[in-house]
Amino acid sequence: MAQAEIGIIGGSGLYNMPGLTDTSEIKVETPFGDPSETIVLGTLEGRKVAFLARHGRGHRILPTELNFRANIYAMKKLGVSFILSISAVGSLKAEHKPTDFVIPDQFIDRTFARNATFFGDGIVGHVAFGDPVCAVAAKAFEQGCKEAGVVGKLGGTYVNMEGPQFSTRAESNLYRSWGADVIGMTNLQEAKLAREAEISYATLAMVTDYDCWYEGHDDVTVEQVIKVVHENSSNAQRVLTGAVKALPKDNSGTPIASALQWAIMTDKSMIPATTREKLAIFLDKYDK
Ligand SMILES: CSC[C@H]1O[C@H](OP(=O)(O)O)[C@H](O)[C@@H]1O
Ligand SMILES: Nc1ncnc2[nH]cnc12
Repeated sequence: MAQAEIGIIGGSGLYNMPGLTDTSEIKVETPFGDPSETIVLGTLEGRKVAFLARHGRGHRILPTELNFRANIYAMKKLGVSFILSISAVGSLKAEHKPTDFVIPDQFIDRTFARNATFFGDGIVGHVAFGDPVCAVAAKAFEQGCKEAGVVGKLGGTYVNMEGPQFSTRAESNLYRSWGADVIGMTNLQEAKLAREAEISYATLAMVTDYDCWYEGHDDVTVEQVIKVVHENSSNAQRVLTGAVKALPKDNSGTPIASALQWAIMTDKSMIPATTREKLAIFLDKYDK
């Protein structure tokens, strides 16, 4: 039986989930290495939840250093079919103000030093990714924002930069000219891997700053980000709780649950045994 139905990945400033009850902590092993941290299993709104601190407790892991594959594989191994991510982001539009929440429905990839696929080593797969965010999970976040009485805009484009330095003003203005809404360093690789793992994924993006484009506002600093996250963390917890309550029992009603059905290109007889073994958790259901 699944150890968890819903995974929560907490970002900057959100290293635990105070609302969880009946908690226990486990170290999950994966063929892709270690996840960022031990995972806390617990109950929230009667649902079995697994909480992972993305950067590790104490914030020890750079965005570029994150083992996204191990983090998502660990969630799959625990049995989750939804992942709710929460992240700090910079705003690229005046209308998205610090402490507001945005629930992005699109991403732009500006990374260049990350491994964001379970495929390779003798197996080739291509999943559809036109809609990178699960509409059901995004709606659950919107519902959570409504219940918590906070601004939660459904839809928007998240630019995923490499970092760790924040953007130059020229870059920030370029992303604005593309019509992007928010900027962060972590969520797109999680969304890609979750799709390959047939897990539904959505992000609750907490606006913490105006990056560096907005005259009359200070350029982003870590101090500013953490101050807003701390001030707003109880709202984030309330939104997450409402979202967990709103989620269906699993993601079988979404196309994401069968994302791999037509994705594999490689002739079955030519997939190396070690690679097949590593991906058994994803592929066994199609090989009966
Ligand atoms: C602390 S500012 C930059 C840092 O904050 C965001 O983290 P997360 O997405 O994990 O909340 C951003 O992506 C950077 O990693
Ligand atoms: N302005 C910004 N750029 C990138 N990541 C961020 N996380 C929070 N604010 C950010």
